[in-house]
Amino acid sequence: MATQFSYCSSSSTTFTPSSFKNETHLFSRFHILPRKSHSCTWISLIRPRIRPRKHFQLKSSNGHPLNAVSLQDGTSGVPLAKNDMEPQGKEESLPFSQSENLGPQLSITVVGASGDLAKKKIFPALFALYYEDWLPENFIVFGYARTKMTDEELRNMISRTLTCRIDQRENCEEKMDRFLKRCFYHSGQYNSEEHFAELNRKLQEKEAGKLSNRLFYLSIPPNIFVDVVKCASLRASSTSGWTRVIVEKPFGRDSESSGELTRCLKLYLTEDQIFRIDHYLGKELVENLSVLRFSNLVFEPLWSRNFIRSVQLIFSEDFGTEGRGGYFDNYGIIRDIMQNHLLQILALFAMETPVSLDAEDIRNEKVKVLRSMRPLQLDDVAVGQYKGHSKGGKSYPAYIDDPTVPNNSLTPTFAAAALFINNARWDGVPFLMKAGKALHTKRAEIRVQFRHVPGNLYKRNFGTDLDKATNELVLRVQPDEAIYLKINNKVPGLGMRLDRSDLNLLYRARYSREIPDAYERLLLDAVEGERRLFIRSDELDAAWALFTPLLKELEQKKIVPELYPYGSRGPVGAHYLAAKHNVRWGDLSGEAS
Ligand SMILES: NC(=O)C1=CN([C@@H]2O[C@H](COP(=O)(O)OP(=O)(O)OC[C@H]3O[C@@H](n4cnc5c(N)ncnc54)[C@H](OP(=O)(O)O)[C@@H]3O)[C@@H](O)[C@H]2O)C=CC1
Ligand SMILES: O=C1O[C@H](COP(=O)(O)O)[C@@H](O)[C@H](O)[C@H]1O
Repeated sequence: MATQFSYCSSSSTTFTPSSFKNETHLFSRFHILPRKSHSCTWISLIRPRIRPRKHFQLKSSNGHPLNAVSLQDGTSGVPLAKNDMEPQGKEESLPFSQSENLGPQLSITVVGASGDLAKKKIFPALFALYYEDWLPENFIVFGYARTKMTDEELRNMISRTLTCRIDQRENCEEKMDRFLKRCFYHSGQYNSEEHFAELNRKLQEKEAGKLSNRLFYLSIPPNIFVDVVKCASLRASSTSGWTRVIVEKPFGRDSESSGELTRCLKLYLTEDQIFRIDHYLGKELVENLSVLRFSNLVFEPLWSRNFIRSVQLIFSEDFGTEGRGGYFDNYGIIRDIMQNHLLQILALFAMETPVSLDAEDIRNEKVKVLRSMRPLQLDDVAVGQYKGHSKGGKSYPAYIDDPTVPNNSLTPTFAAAALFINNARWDGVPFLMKAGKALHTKRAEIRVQFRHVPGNLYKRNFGTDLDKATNELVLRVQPDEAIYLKINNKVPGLGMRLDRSDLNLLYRARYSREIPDAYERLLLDAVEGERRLFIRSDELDAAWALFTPLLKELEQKKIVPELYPYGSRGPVGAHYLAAKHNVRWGDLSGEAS
């Protein structure tokens, strides 16, 4: 049975958002960074960056003078700090005590610091940013949670998950020590204004009267989001700079609860202060999707129903809900992966060309796509749940073997869905999604299947199965990032035998740099006030509007998921669904690489 919770108790509050709303921009939003990477010169057009300290001259590429204030952002006119405009002559690794007068302070508080996500992703991402000099000179990190810990204990805990870039190991230990010295801990309840006031005092002490920006990362279960936002906004927001809050998913479990969460958050925050994170938007290949499409003449003209037969968004994990069954059972795979990660990718993939690379222009286009889509119905989906399986003398548990999952649970751990966009560009093109846990492989990819070549001269050489000869563009988001295009070519020799080959951009072969984790990109964007990769509330509403009727029907009708063995390719229902729309899953074609 689904757990219900309400986010905030009263609909008529007397609280007026004040200090939390003084969102000010201290950084220029766009600049051009010429940088060298092996043999090629990059022109970075869209990433606004604080200050790669020594290397680059910042230039505004959006036509704003460097100290201009963007009206769209609701900024309040605090001029850029000097060190945001000019490269520093100082050594980048100044000891904390010597770096006190170098511009605004950034104070990051990780709420839920004792948890899995904080340890696994957030602290390591912060360290990686520090390691690569992306953070301002003056920054501190506070962990906040109920668990009692000293600063030293937090540092020990964090140090176990920090890693240095494989390609740049120099001074690793030293940099870790310096980073850890900037990490502090405060233990408190999530609903205690008093405890947040104590945190505020500690923050102020470290900020030492400097202009300070504060970023809160809510790495906690959703039922306490609003408590924390309330206490932090009333007691620990910045009085001199901006205050922003990164909110982790899940943002509700249907249209109503999501709307309620947004309403409650907005009692204390403006939309501009809320950074709803979807970490898939921070993945390198997802970032590259728009570059690939909009900066290559060979792709953009093909990006429509005229040439594309189906688009497939595929997510699979080769492990079950291990350890997260309690959370998962209330959400299921559709809410956990499809309604957010895969749908966000779909919107980016299918949007019209935005007016510019500005966050609002991109998000406007994404919302239009989402609002043009037909809400899902039962007929559009196949659901599954993994069952126990033994292989090679090893046994793998069923979903319902998880002690935190009820043994009559109908929660899907697998789903396949066919979605349609009712607009001129995509009318009739099935966008197939597939997401599952405990499958045979861990993978996330976008597959674009093109139409058959009309009047193909080489038809005879393909045999009867023309599907095998259609071009397919694959963006492998993970693992082993790659973009490859399946083409037809002639096998060398005197005869006329055709073959299918991959034109393959394999990242590890092309680039020696380690690919940054999605959380690094997103944390940095939040620090810079770049909202392009965060979810706006109208996007969220549109996303829930698509899935809510289906989710309710699945629950009301108690639809029984098809069982599939742990480690298999998932339930056969997914194949029937694809066949109904006259397509095949590209990842199961036998040729999938
Ligand atoms: N883990 C992951 O891989 C991912 C997580 N997320 C989301 O990120 C957020 C954090 O995830 P994760 O770190 O796994 O969560 P955890 O369950 O580990 O919770 C984080 C911290 O919150 C506190 N906490 C846990 N349960 C409760 C409760 N019922 N009431 C009050 N406090 C509680 C605990 O700290 P203490 O007891 O010390 O106060 C805990 O260390 C969640 O919203 C999750 O959905 C999103 C994507 C992936
Ligand atoms: O948001 C979530 O994502 C993870 C998968 O993320 P990845 O970056 O490791 O692919 C998933 O395991 C989890 O269930 C879900 O909540």
